[in-house]
This record gives sequence, structure tokens and C-alpha cells, in this order.
Amino acid sequence: MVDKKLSGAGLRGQSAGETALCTVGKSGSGLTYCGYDVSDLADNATFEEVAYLLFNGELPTQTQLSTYKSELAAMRDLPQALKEVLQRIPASAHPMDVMRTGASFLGNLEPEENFDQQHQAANRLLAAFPAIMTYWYRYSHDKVEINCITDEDSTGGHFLKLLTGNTPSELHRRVMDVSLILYAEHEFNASTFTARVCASTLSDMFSCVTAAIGSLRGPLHGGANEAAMDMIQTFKSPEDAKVQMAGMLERKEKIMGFGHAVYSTSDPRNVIIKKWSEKLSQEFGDSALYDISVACEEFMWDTKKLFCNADFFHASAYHFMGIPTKLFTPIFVCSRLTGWAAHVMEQRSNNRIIRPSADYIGAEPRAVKPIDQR
Ligand SMILES: CC(=O)SCCNC(=O)CCNC(=O)[C@H](O)C(C)(C)COP(=O)(O)OP(=O)(O)OC[C@H]1O[C@@H](n2cnc3c(N)ncnc32)[C@H](O)[C@@H]1OP(=O)(O)O
Ligand SMILES: O=C([O-])CC(=O)C(=O)O
Repeated sequence: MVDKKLSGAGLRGQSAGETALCTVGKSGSGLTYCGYDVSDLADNATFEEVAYLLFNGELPTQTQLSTYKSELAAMRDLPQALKEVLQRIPASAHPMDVMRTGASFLGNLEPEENFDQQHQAANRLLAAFPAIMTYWYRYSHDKVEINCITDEDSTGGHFLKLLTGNTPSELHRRVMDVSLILYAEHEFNASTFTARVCASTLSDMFSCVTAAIGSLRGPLHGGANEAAMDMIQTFKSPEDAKVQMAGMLERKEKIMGFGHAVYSTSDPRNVIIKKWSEKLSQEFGDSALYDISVACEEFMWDTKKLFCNADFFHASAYHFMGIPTKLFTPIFVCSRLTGWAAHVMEQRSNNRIIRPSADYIGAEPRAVKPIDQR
């Protein structure tokens, strides 16, 4: 791995605290959660095991996992008052705004009253997010009031069944599970840092998560998977993709789904989701979008030495599973909630309010002139 020069604006390369949860760009494939390589977790664990790991520091035993999954399954339904709020949000709303309102409103109905309730609050959000997203989506788009409880064992399967009403295939369940594992945690990224800053004021879990959703929403962060999909859908062929991208680079436009603040030559999550995207394209029976995505990857590396981050092949993978583009970033929320909540817990365990300084570049000291003399 070639070390990226981490300096300059955006606090790049500066340590802003300690964590035992994650390393980025340091060892193994380049991403570890609590010492486990993400590729090992993606191959040999489930998302619920990863959530348990992040919240408790160790992978669960079979008994612990079964108990944990039963607890989550029992918390999936939404309070009637939250359903009524979701019903009032128009179809034109951005689903990330729906997630933000959902998290915030749940915090009104079931507040975290003290930090002894932090696991309960995190698990409640983890269990409820798929229904918050899909209840609103199906009501506002299809006028269907869905049942927020399913018999699906996993978070990924539960989400897919809520969205379509159909039992998902094993392949789709597995890809959702891998995707949720890949997005779960990533050290001091912008949204997690937001959550930690909020936690450092001793605020509640729902406020920290609501703030983090706001940070994840932007296209330079989580919103890139949706933006990447919007882009690749405009390309007619692999050749057209290259021509269009050359134009974008010439106009100095950012190409969504490429580059990274920390990784220098590759994002270890890309190779994993790319493999699943290819598998899904074969099942889908039309590999055009996958082939276009591969052409984009080749072109960006050849011309700019920029590589796909976690978001790029997620776009085609989710598309092949029939997931509407506007729900891509909210799925990221369903997963990253685990990382955010784990960081909130870690911040609370050794807290000092996060309050950096600024270098002043404004006007010299001056006196206020009476308003009629300005
Ligand atoms: C899960 C995630 O959140 S992953 C990130 C998702 N975000 C995206 O995919 C958005 C597109 N990518 C980007 O905007 C950036 O690569 C970021 C925000 C991820 C990282 O930003 P930075 O750390 O500031 O980028 P970095 O310092 O590596 O940029 C180096 C140069 O490459 C350019 N560059 C970086 N990424 C891209 C891109 N995707 N398209 C075009 N140019 C790019 C930068 O403009 C910069 O050029 P300059 O030196 O002429 O100004
Ligand atoms: O670490 C970052 O800056 C962005 C990222 O990849 C993530 O949050 O998954």
C-alpha cells in the first residue's frame, strides 16, 4: 500500500482521539473492526454478529447471537405515533430526511433517559430503521400501509421483505448482509465524528444519531452511492462511459464513488462488493450496468489513479436487487448506526468535550459605528 500524504485542510491526517473499534489503512486488507479484518467478517460472519462485536467488543457465541437476534426481532415494529408522522412526509422528501426525522421522533417517544439505556437505544434504532424507511416509502409511493414485522431472521432479509412484500432469495439476503457488514464502521469518518462531537457534550443517543445522519447525507460521504447510480445510468455503454467521464474530469467535476480521504490506492470494501455485483448481474440477466461500472473503474485508474470506494459498486449491486436509488443512502444508515452508536459509547466511557481551536483570519479589532454612519 502506497502511503497517502495525509495533510492540509479538513483535519486530514490529524489524530482527533483514540478508538478500539476500527483501523483504516493500517493492517490486513486495510480495514479492521475490533481486530477482525473486514474481508474475514464479510466471508464468515453476519451483520448481527458484527453489530454485537461493535457494541460488546467480542463476537457472540451461538447462544448470545440467538438471544440478541430475538431481542432485535421483538423491537422491529414502530409506535403508532411514529407511523402517523411518517404518513405525513411527502413522497418528494429525501429519504435521508425521513431517516433523520424517524430517529429524532423515536427519541421523543422512547428517550434515552440515562446512559444505562445506551444499548437499548442503539438496538431499538437498529431494529426500527428498516421499517422507518420502508413504511414511509411504501405509504408515500404506493399508498400501502405495510406491516412492519416480518418473519425474516436477518436485518438485510427483513429490509428486503418490508420493501417488496416478497420473500427474498438466498442470494439477495446474503448480499444485503455483506453490504451491511461493509458499511458498519469506519473510524473517524465525517458522520461518526459528528456523532462523537455530539456525544462529547453528554447528549443522548438519539441526538447523536440524528446529527450523524445529517452528515452522512451529503454526496461527498454516504450520498455518493446514490449519486454514482444516477451517473452510471446516464452512460449508454462502456465506451460512452469513458467519453462522458473524460468530459467530467475536464470540467473539474467530482466523480462520485471514487477516491478516499484515507486510502491511497484501493478501498478494501470495493473488491468485495464488486464481486457480489458481478454475481447479481448474472442473475439479473443483463450485465450492461456492471460492464459500464467496470469501464468507469478502469478509466479512472488509468487517467487519474483514482479508485472505487465502497460506494461505487454498491450502486449497481443494489440496483440489481430492485432497490430504488433513493433508498441507497438510507441503507447505509441502517448499517452505520452500529458504528455511530459504538463510538458514542466509547466517547462516553472516557469523555472530554470535543472543542478544537480555530486560526483567526478575520478583520482586525474595530469599534461599532453608529448605524447611520455605516
Ligand atoms: C463511504 C464513503 O463515504 S467513501 C467517500 C464517498 N464520496 C465520494 O465518492 C465522493 C467523491 N470523492 C471525493 O469527493 C473525494 O475523493 C473524497 C471526499 C472522498 C476525499 O476527499 P480528499 O481527501 O479531499 O481527496 P484527495 O485529497 O485525495 O484529492 C486529491 C485530488 O484528487 C481529486 N479527486 C479526489 N476524488 C475525486 C473524484 N472522485 N473525482 C475527481 N477528482 C477527485 C481532488 O479534487 C484532488 O485534486 P486537486 O489536488 O487538483 O485538488
Ligand atoms: O472514512 C471515510 O472518510 C469515509 C468512508 O469510507 C466511510 O465512512 O465508510
